Amino acid sequence: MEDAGLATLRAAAASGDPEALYRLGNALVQRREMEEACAHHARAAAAGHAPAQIEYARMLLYGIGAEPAAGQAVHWLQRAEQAGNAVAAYYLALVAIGGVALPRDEAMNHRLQAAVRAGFPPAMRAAAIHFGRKPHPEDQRLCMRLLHDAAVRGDASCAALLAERLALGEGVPADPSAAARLRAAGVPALPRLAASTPRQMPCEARTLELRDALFAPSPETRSRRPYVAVVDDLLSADECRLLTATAQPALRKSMVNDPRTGENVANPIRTSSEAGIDPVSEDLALRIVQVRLAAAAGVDLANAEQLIVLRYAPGEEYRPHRDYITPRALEEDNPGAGNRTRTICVYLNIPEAGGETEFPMAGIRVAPKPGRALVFDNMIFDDQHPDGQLDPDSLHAGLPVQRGEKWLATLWLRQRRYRRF
Ligand SMILES: O=C(O)CCC(=O)C(=O)O
Ligand SMILES: [Fe+2]
Repeated sequence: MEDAGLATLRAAAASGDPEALYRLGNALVQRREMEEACAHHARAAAAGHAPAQIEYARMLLYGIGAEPAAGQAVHWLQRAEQAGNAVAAYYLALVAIGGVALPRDEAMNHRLQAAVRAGFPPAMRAAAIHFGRKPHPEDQRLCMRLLHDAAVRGDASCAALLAERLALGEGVPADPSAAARLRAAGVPALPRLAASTPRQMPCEARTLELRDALFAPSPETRSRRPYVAVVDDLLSADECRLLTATAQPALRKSMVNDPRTGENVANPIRTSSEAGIDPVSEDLALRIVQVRLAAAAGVDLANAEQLIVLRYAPGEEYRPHRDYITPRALEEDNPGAGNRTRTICVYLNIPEAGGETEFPMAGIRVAPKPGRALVFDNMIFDDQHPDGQLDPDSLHAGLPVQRGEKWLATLWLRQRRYRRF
């Protein structure tokens, strides 16, 4: 049923006034009437309304209420950017970091800087985390200042990151009472991570070069066949915290796909809780993390399924399994992208005991450590199988956590393009 408020918005929009069309579009998004919302945003966009150009572009990017069209989305974002809108610049940087619909060029840095200067919290968050990965004291100060300023603007993840840094004395002398004040104001505590020394990036102090954030050291091979490799310090403590803070409110019991019915069902094989990071809510900082994960695995981000964050409580586990999916599940989820050829998991904390990842065929166990990534193959490509073959030896398990909790993020990487940008 339509309420009086919506009827008033419709009456106002009937004149074709761009601001009224934009408001009507937003009200319809709230009601999940996406196709109609998209049509109103499109009209307001064509009439030069910058915020509507951004909303319309986002709907085109994610295929909400319209067929996905990244190229058109970029066009509308550029129009809004030309009109001086820094939020549009932020979204252009977010598209560019994927390297598909826009190049990863210098413009990406200028765009992020413009959005930071305009005080757009997601841009401040991405920049803070970027500076936070660099050891120079000046970069650390910039990180703290941006986290603080974004938290003041109401950014919950920046407030959570700031509280952890204040509690542990990262980037500033420890200030437990300031951390306690933030906690008292409702800022949630995150899994405690020891202050890590981020791996030195090949970059200068006080620069905001997003390319630096993509640098991934090569994995160290632990087993050739099945292929298993490890990269330490791939993510900073801030990045591990951002992943847990983003996932925490959205955790649900993990499900397993039943090969007979194709349904997702609860199953003792996998007793963790998890949250998938929906591409629509992915911010630039989360995309940078994922581009780096994909780079460490030697695969484009565009081949990745959505990122999954897992939490295991004591006694919870992921029993021996393989990551590749059945022909039936594949048929329902982008068969053109091929199967899950490779996996990269990254540990986000250290459980007090247990929770190693075991590869029985390779005879190895990898222990969780924040920022440590694990890369492994689920398929074999060789002269006999140039198109690849599923590898049963890729069997692996997340061993039960004995004490504390274990947080981990997983990207399953397909053979070909899975994402649009
Ligand atoms: O929890 C682990 O150590 C393994 C996770 C895993 O196998 C997966 O996410 O596919
Ligand atoms: Fe797995």
